[in-house]
Amino acid sequence: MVAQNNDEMKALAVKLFEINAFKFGDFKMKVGINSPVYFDLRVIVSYPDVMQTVADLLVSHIKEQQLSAKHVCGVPYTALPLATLVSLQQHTPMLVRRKEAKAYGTKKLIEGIYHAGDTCLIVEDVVTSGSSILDTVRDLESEGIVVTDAVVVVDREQGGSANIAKHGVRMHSLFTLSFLLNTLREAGRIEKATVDAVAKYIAAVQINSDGSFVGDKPDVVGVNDFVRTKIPFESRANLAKSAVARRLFSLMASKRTNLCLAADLTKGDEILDIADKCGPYICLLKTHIDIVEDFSESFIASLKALAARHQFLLMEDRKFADIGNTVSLQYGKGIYKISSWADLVTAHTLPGRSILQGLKAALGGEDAAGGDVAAERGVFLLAEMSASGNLIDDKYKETSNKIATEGGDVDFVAGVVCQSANCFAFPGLIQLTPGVKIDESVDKLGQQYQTPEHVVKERGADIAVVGRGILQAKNVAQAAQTYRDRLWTAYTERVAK
Ligand SMILES: O=c1ccn([C@@H]2O[C@H](COP(=O)(O)O)[C@@H](O)[C@H]2O)c(=O)[nH]1
Repeated sequence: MVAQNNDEMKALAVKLFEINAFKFGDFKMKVGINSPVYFDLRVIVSYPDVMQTVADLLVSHIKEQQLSAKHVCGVPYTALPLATLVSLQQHTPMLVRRKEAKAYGTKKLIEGIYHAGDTCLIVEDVVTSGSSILDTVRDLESEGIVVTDAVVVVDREQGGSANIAKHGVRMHSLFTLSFLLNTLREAGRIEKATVDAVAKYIAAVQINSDGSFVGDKPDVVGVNDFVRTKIPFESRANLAKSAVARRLFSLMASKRTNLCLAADLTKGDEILDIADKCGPYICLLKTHIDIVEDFSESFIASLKALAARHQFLLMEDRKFADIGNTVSLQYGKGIYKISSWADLVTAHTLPGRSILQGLKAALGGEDAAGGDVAAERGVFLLAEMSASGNLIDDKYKETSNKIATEGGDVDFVAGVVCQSANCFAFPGLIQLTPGVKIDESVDKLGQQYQTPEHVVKERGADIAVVGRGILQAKNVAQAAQTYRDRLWTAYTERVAK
């Protein structure tokens, strides 16, 4: 590591975390077991300033380590733009390795002008076992090119350095995973438990260059306990990208409730009455504002006052699903002006990523107190529905997860509305699960209910949505308290298990 650049390195580490170039959760890896940390440095092409900083640091690292070579070659594909920047800054000619030889013309694997005996420095983004570097070394060497060094952005410390050293190539990394973990811990961005869980995993999962494990296949049940459903809400608050998700996690932890009341009533006064009675037991109150027959601005003002008094957030379950422009108008305009009062809204992922851009477009600017409005709002994306016979399949769920966790708008996504624990892994998102009642049942219109314990312990719900289970009770406050107690106990038992 370049000592004099330590502050710059730390700032870059935090920035990489913020742009989702790496994240913590439970991720499927090429080697067949899951990992609690995942790197995706492909995203940096969307952040030219980050790209520039990484390239500058690579160049100063190359100079400091005196890694002079006649050529540079990036390991395809993520490292290619980085190798290009290094080549331009150093005026070092580049070589490009094809992953597959062309079926026509020169059939070359290595593009560029070179001669046997030339030296080449490898540039790589992330190293796990080192096998990708070794593939590139093999192709360069088959052309007579000499490779002695590789410069990499992140060493996951899982054996890659030793593996490539066995082939006579030294690895020089800007970051080790340990440095990234310690920096994020120091910056208050992750909990000690996260550092410990990842460190434990890395120590246990060392990989050979052929993808096999060093020693016996690790017992991932014992090693990888960094799964979202096991982490307490207060720790997950630090992992959330959305400011509203952070607020909600913290509120749930301090108020000790993971109950959302679905206030599906048609009169403003009835909603205010139930909000006041159930307010002490809930973290979230969910509305369907278009069913309120006597909607008025004063109703919203009273609802917001109750939310402030009892400390719960407001969610409008609008289930936006149109093109970006229409969604933007539906969110910000019309009678309800949803964006002006709802901390959270729900949206379908059916239109793709443009749903997030459309919602954010309605929020531009500052609020009356000079705060960033977009930072005070968030969305829950629907990845599954509780209605029997709904059309959502596994592919839809998977794509919804990608929309929620990848790309430039993830800071707007507070969570996912779904029915199962495998919908997403990222612990900074909140799972909201409707279809909850004391007794399992199905209503006359296809709503399917599960018990509070089942949705939290078996289906991964962080917050359970209860509507008629409370609304139809004789004593709504008592019912809310019962649901709150059962849901919270189920959550504490889930985390402790
Ligand atoms: O898949 C979904 C998504 C949203 N909902 C909403 O939750 C409540 C459930 O009310 P109950 O009275 O407890 O059935 C309601 O507002 C739905 O619109 C859902 O049920 N399923």
